[in-house]
Amino acid sequence: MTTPLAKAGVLIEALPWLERFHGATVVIKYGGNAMITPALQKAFAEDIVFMRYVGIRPVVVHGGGPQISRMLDTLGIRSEFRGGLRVTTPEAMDVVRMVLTGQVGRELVGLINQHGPFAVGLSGEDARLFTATRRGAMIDGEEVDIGQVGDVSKVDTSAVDDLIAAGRIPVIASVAPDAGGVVHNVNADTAAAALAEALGARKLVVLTDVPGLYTNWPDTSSLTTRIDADALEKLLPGLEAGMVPKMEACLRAVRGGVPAAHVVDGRVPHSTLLEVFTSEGIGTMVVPA
Ligand SMILES: Nc1ncnc2c1ncn2[C@@H]1O[C@H](COP(=O)(O)OP(=O)(O)O)[C@@H](O)[C@H]1O
Ligand SMILES: CC(=O)N[C@@H](CCC(=O)OP(=O)(O)O)C(=O)O
Repeated sequence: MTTPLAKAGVLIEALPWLERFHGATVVIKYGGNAMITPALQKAFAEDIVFMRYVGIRPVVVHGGGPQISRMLDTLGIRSEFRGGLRVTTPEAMDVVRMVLTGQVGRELVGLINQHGPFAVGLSGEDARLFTATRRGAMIDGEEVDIGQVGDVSKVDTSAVDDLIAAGRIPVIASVAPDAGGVVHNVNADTAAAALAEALGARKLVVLTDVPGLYTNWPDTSSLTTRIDADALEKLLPGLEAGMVPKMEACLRAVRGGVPAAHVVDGRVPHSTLLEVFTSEGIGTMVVPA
């Protein structure tokens, strides 16, 4: 049984973190692999609303890779990944956009808004939030074309700034037009890092389906709790596909001025709260060199 003193202890443990992050912008990337049960999604929405009520400014960037793959399967459209990025034909791009902005984003907005009029969904296409530049995938040291896939080359934070100033919670899908208006598929980790950097966020939290970064994957004893940018940069070429865009994103964020980027296990209920408000945190923390 939890004693009143133990309960108070749990609350008071959060005080230094409440003091430290009051008024700070925190970007949370919610990966499709972490959205595995309705209970986990509900807990995620509660964490985001909790942050908002204690004076943090949360900004959500969501993925939806597995959801996109399922819809492509249903529609009989072939889909493959190269270097951790989806090969995106114009036909697949329509599905990516539809699933991220019309399905996954809507569901998250709905869950958050169970608690109040907070979440507003948008994508990189809204108010020129992101401008994409077409990119390839690096395969054996060579850049290979993978279709309508983009990197974020420009961020206009004005729409997000307006929403934050109005007390809203932006929920952002990672599709973005290039300078000519052609919409591109952007990896959600990449989009979250670019936004965290542009907003001057105090933290980037990336929810995924592993406890953190394993320096010697899949050796479970190699889980790392803290790594600096230089060490991560050395490790990157040896990492396997899924982790590459994620760790590149963390590196980009901390090199771009975000003080810390965290990779946490989204299968653990309330992992966002545990990361932000407990002394030991969870997962892997990436810090500048
Ligand atoms: N070094 C590593 N450390 C942790 N996970 C790794 C590593 N190398 C590959 N992985 C794989 O990367 C996956 C996470 O990437 P991904 O599936 O793209 O996640 P998400 O959908 O959350 O963006 C993990 O489930 C794991 O199987
Ligand atoms: C270019 C590219 O790979 N885009 C991703 C966008 C969604 C995403 O990143 O979703 P997760 O965070 O759930 O993996 C895709 O098409 O799956």
